[in-house]
Amino acid sequence: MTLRGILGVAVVGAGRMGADHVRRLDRATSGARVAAVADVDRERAERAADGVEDCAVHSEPLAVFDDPAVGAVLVASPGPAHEEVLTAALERGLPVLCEKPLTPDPESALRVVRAEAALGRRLVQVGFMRRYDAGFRKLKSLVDSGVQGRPLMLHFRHRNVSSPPGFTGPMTIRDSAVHEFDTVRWLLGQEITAVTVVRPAASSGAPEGLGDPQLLLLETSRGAVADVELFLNCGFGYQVACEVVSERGTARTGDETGPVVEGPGARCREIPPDYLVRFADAYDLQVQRWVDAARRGTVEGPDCWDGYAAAAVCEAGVRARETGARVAVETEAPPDLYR
Ligand SMILES: NC(=O)c1ccc[n+]([C@@H]2O[C@H](COP(=O)([O-])OP(=O)(O)OC[C@H]3O[C@@H](n4cnc5c(N)ncnc54)[C@H](O)[C@@H]3O)[C@@H](O)[C@H]2O)c1
Ligand SMILES: O[C@H]1[C@H](O)[C@@H](O)[C@H](O)[C@@H](O)[C@H]1O
Repeated sequence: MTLRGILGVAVVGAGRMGADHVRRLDRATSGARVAAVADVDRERAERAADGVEDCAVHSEPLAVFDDPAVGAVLVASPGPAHEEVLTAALERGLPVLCEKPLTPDPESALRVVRAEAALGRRLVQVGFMRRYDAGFRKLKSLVDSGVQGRPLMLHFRHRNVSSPPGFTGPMTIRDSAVHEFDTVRWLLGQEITAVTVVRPAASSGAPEGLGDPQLLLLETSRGAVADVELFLNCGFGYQVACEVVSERGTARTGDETGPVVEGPGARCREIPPDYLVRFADAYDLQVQRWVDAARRGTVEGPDCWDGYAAAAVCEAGVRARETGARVAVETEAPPDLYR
């Protein structure tokens, strides 16, 4: 509910990302407050809610829906837990910002799409935050302007210092490469039609059996090709970069993120340690825009269909990485709500 125009948000999942969003909503967002935090690990919920005024704490995620102070939900639990919360929010007509992935597989994503389509109005935004990053937004404007002609190739680098404990091969695609899948669709306005995954010798810095790094090749519906270096245990910093090669020029973002540091005999550029630093401004803008739209009774940004389409590419990507074959992406036709 909105109290005196202030949106009461429940944050479900208070781990790394959820706790960061609680802080953001509490201190860096206007027009919203954190009304509740829920986590199956109650201590985490309590830690995240510590110092937030009038904030309820729950260890049962669906309890937030019984709280009249809650007018919107931010979902930051692990991907497999998203569907249950999304379904409950849709049943109650509450706006949702759901961290990526919408759900980890296309079948469950399609159930969410159909539930929202049956309502006939959008309630869900997916947290593909690169769409709110200043550098990526400039690339998008340039591509849309057409001044460099048609985009032909995209080169991506996606490096993390280390993968989280328990990360599996399929998660490298569903939790990490899913960002590139959305970025390609958004930047080009084209669907990804096929995925190939090439795996060099695994780095000794990666957990045994993870098969990190990987090189992904994505083909699109109007003939563009994207390559993605996905290296989740590079050991030295967080790097997300993208170069668009078009008919009459190129454009690149992501190389120059940290400040230039000068000292005795050296001039260098700091590399951010993780996504919370690299994309801080993008998360801030994403959440502020979501709150502003929810208070107006609307939803903007990446929608359930984008979440489903990315999940379908993930499915092909997981099979491509397991088989070494080129795998075609299979999708249903979008309901009218998303056309
Ligand atoms: N946009 C981004 O750049 C970005 C970055 C990191 C994570 N994420 C996404 O955010 C989500 C959370 O990731 P994280 O890195 O914070 O994970 P995390 O493991 O740090 O935190 C997840 C939290 O959810 C809790 N949890 C588990 N099952 C739950 C359930 N059913 N209901 C409520 N809480 C539950 C866990 O106890 C934990 O505290 C994932 O969807 C992840 O893909 C997005
Ligand atoms: O969940 C995180 C997050 O989505 C990051 O943006 C990405 O760089 C990581 O690879 C992934 O594990």
